[in-house]
Amino acid sequence: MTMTSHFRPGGMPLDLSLVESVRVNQPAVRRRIDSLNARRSQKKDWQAAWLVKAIQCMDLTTLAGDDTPGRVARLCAKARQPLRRDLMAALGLDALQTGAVCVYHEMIVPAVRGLQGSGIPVAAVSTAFPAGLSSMETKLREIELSVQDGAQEIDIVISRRHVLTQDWAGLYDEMKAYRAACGEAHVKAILATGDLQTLDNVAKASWVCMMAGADFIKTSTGKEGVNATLDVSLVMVRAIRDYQALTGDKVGYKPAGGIATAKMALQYLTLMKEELGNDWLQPDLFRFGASSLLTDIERQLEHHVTGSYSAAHRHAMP
Ligand SMILES: O=C[C@H](O)COP(=O)(O)O
Repeated sequence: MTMTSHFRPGGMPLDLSLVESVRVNQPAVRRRIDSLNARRSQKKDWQAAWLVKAIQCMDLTTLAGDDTPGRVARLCAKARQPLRRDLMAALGLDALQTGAVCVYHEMIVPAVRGLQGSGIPVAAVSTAFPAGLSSMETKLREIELSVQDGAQEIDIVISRRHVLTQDWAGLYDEMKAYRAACGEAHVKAILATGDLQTLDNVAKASWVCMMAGADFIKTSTGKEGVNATLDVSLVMVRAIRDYQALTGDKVGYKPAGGIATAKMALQYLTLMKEELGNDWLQPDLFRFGASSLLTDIERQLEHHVTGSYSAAHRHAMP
């Protein structure tokens, strides 16, 4: 499934007084997440169905300096068939694929080749990922080249200094320029929340990126000291909810970095359902950015089907 059917949010003028008035009640965030974590685990069949959903909403990712066309080709084969056929049959599934494959710019062409005919989009991390500290001209050109090479989704990184210096106009202008350079490609704004120091900053940056027309807001590159967390996710999804109440537009959410277990995936899905509702349990509005999550989900689904685990290396990622 691609995001192309989804109505794209249009953005709005920067409302500085709204951004500056945003505050996060940190103890309330902690209480909400503690109550989510204390929840008893749900029924086994429910869990299996939701783990399948997690696969459908996954940007299957490789973002390593030693990526090769061969590794990307194997990843694409995994994206096209994320579960073994016997497990698919036991779960009553005819077809299953991941939401996207996410790679660096230089790996777009092999990824497009590997996904040909599947309808799975290629997402590229452009704009000098992960630090984003090249010139604006270089970053905009990288987006254009990524789109030319066939990326249908672009994951940009914001300049953290705009947040840390409270330069909301600077962040808005940057995000708007990225969105324009993406053209028809969908744009996910990576906030790098582990670099932003406070939850107030996370909330304000979420608002500014949505006002500037981001299709998705995303937590992390996977390269910060702290990546996706449930606390940060609650703040970001509440910003999405409040933005929808103001504008009517639905912005997607992508937690990324360090989400490696089926148990964590279920916590995120529960958060999405409870905070935003079922629309955000579909790949056009929700993605996990993850390089190793699929391995654990496959293991847990095998256990669900067969009652036992096989060796982890049988499910190892390429
Ligand atoms: O956007 C995706 C992240 O880079 C993946 O992070 P991960 O390797 O911790 O799963």
